[in-house]
Amino acid sequence: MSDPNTCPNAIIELKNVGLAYSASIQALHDINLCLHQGDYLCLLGNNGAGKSSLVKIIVGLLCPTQGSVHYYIDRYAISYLPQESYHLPSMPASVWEVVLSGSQHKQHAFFYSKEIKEYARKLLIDLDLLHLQHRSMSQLSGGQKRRILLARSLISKPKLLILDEPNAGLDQQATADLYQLLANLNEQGLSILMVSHDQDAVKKYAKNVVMIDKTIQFWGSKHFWHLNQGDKP
Ligand SMILES: Nc1ncnc2c1ncn2[C@@H]1O[C@H](COP(=O)(O)OP(=O)(O)OP(=O)(O)O)[C@@H](O)[C@H]1O
Repeated sequence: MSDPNTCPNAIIELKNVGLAYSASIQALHDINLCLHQGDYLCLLGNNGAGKSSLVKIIVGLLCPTQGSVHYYIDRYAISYLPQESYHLPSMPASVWEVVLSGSQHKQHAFFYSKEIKEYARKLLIDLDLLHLQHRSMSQLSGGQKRRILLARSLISKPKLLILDEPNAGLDQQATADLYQLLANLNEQGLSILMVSHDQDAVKKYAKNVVMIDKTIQFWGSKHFWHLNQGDKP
């Protein structure tokens, strides 16, 4: 792991990243962006602006067709909650099994270690989910499932959590609870990259904002973004 030259303290750096799905679909071009340790960065843009494509490049699900992505943390230290995961078909697995399964890439034995089970229990307590541990995922509400998937993505103790519109389909209270939880995790040192259409949440919780329309339109402190919007910070 070498230190980035152009972006001190970056955990991930994108240099001139572009993505063409085909000769006629250039989804992204000239993206230069750094994610920093401890950041809470919100990724904004209109429908079709390229947000999900950019996130998929960052997590390594898509390869950029131009430019490069540099990782200064272990790739396993990145957890990703994609939009698609919120629409999982009903699954018979229990909450406990689903949360533990998030540790599988760290686990080489057939059984889960005592340490992992203790951490899973702590996460369920912290996320107020312990009372649901024996329930089947198929019996839970959308907000409960979202919190469980969050616990699943936290069990590997990531340094960076990437979420794609985590409030989609949640009611006001479940959304507020989820945002508060993310803010607490960020205060404890977890770096967050969140795709969002929820401008109120961005104003309240984000530290920095990156706005794209195939390429970067704005990247910086949310306070400057507010000023660009004509709002008071
Ligand atoms: N698999 C694909 N094949 C071809 N084109 C794609 C593919 N996925 C996305 N696109 C196109 O790339 C562009 C960016 O899509 P992307 O899903 O990244 O945007 P987005 O900002 O996440 O949109 P939304 O807010 O609607 O989710 C769009 O024009 C989209 O139609």
